[in-house]
Amino acid sequence: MPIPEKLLQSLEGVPGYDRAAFTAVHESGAQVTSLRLNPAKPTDGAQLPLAERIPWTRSGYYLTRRPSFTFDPLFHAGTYYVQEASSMFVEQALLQHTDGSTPLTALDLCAAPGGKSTHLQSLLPEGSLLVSNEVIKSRAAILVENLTKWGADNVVVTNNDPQHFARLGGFFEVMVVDAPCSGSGLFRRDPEAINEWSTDNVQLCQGRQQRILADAWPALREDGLLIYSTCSYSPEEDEAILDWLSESFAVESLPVRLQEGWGIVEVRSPGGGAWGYRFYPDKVKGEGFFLAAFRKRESAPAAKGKVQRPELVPAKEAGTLERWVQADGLRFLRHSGRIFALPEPLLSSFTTLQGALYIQNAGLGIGEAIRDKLIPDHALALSPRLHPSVPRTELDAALAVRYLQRADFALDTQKGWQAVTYGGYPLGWINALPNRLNNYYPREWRIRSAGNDATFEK
Ligand SMILES: C[S@@+](CC[C@H](N)C(=O)[O-])C[C@H]1O[C@@H](n2cnc3c(N)ncnc32)[C@H](O)[C@@H]1O
Repeated sequence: MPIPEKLLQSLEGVPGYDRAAFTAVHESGAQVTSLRLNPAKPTDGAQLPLAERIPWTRSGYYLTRRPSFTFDPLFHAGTYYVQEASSMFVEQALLQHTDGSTPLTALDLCAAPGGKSTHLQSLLPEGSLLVSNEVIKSRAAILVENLTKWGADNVVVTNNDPQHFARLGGFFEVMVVDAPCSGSGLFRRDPEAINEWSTDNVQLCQGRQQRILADAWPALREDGLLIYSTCSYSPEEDEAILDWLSESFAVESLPVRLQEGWGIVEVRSPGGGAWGYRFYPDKVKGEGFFLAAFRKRESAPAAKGKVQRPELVPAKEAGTLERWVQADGLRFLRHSGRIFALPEPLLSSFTTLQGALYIQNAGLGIGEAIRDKLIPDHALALSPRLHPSVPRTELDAALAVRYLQRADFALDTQKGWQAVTYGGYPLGWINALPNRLNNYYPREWRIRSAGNDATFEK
């Protein structure tokens, strides 16, 4: 499928664009596969064909080929996230422009399926809060799934329109806007998308990007960091947005230091000279991507949201839960009959969020308490905070896949609730009754067919 001529023409004169090399790399059919290891669930990735490290991130690797992630139980255990390499550059923007030790309140505004959010969660200093938002409800569910597998307890997933964030005046110190775009940067991966590309859609996307930024802008604190990115090559969605931002708001454009050999092209926007970073697949080992960083240099309006007090679980009941979860520093809360836990210092932020946004998931799901018994939440099994005294049974690869298919299987094991593991990492719960074994893998997450592979995440 040839790249649209109108796109090629629109890139003439854009720094770093080389028509011959750009079209050749698209025509070559060459594919790059990469992933990021989860530092909270350390593995050596020995089961994966890992090649060299991705130079702009501490935890990303290229692969020599694309394996079947779907049939690797450690993928479902959340030990890694399959992600396009260029996108991991967000790490440089964050680490170069935050001090790395002060806890931060961060927003990932356009977050599904969760590539940037899982990455940010790994990078944010201890004690930070990440609000991971997705406006489309079905995609918010995928976001919850991926963040649950990642095993974090400091993330709140919301399902809101960007304009709802205006109620949270000055709430965030970091805001990542990985905006919906015309998607030309992913043509190599998804040639079907070429058919959907049009100059009209580029214009449409530009308007939407401006609206998203303007709507959420009040939620960023004065001196807060904005990271804007797209997977589009079109200057209308990249440099033109930087110029529009600089004209519309008081911002300071921030450079991101590059190292020799990365192949990333540094650009200045034509109007205001804002710094931007372009990724071309003929120059970097990764897909098309664009990123820019700004510091907000104006005050934010006061927060308007109402405060909604969370229902804390009384200490006596919390004592029972401590058999299941390493609870140091956590507080247990109840919401719609479900118990979840949040790091204590994040409680007051959660109170504010609860009054302003539609919360899909908060902190670490613990389960449902029925009298003094707990029906454990799937998230608890996937959390590094799962108590070491909770019984576990290791499965071999074939049984682990059956478990992940939510199929029936037999196991000679002790009775009651226990986590099933693979390579030592929990995959979820089973409940062994006297005459049968119940598989509690979430129905909507199960491996459905022999053929479906995990999607490649941006
Ligand atoms: C480029 S994708 C995000 C990818 C994600 N950040 C990641 O790294 O995995 C953009 C997201 O914005 C969402 N979106 C679409 N329209 C939107 C709008 N008007 N406001 C906010 N988000 C929108 C899409 O549903 C999509 O999930």
